[in-house]
Amino acid sequence: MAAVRPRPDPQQSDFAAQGHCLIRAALPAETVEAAAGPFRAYVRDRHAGLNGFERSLGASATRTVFDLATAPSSIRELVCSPVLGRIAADALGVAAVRVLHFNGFYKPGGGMATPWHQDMGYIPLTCDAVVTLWLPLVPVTAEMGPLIFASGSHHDGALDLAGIDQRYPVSVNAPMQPGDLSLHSGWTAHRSEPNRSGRTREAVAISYFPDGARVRSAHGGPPMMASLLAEALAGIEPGSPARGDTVPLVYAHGGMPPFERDHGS
Ligand SMILES: O=C(O)CCC(=O)C(=O)O
Ligand SMILES: [Fe+2]
Repeated sequence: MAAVRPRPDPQQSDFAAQGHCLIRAALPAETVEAAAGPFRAYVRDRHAGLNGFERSLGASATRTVFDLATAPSSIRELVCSPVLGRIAADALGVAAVRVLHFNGFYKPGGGMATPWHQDMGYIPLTCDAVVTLWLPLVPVTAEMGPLIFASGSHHDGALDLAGIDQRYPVSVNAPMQPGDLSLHSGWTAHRSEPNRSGRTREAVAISYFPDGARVRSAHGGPPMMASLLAEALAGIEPGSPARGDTVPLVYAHGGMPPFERDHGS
């Protein structure tokens, strides 16, 4: 993975206040563009079983269909990039982060809107928040369904999403290029418009949690929560720390412990 370019975006400091921000050229465009082909093939394979609704949305809303164990190495390398891990750790204000899961949001031309939601609603962990990095693998124009946020909504916990756009300022992401990143907190309400272009909006969302968070029961939660528990957190009892190969440590301030560095677990 190529080193991060020293081009911090002033909007990064918005994350704490707004619950989302956009960072330009966090990764070299060519690094992300080189991953676009392998991702396209992998997403096509993993999305083969999606129903019509999910295909139009561009992702499964009920189960996690991606996993690091089956992903080609070029995809694992991008998802587990310490450059991205550090951005996630800084956003969460923690020393070390693990990847919980990643998801392809490949909204086809003409694909439907993503409704308002808060990601924390399906996270089976005890942490205060997670952060999601949303990376476009192709240029995303205004007509392709950029992410839209209820700014500041992450301050207020679980929300009634009806009429949320009347209660918080609504912020639409500017057009993005490969290498740019959009960050949102697990508590930030967000959505996207339909893809009104003729091109697929190829984007990958990687979700990170603070190292040390514990697993909690998915009882009473939505299907995605049970799916994460069964897949990413398989075999870890509620109450136990969420760690292991399926939720690798990808960044630790001051350096990775030797075992983690050697085995990625
Ligand atoms: O790409 C989208 O439309 C939705 C993405 C999303 O909900 C997320 O990354 O958490
Ligand atoms: Fe989301």
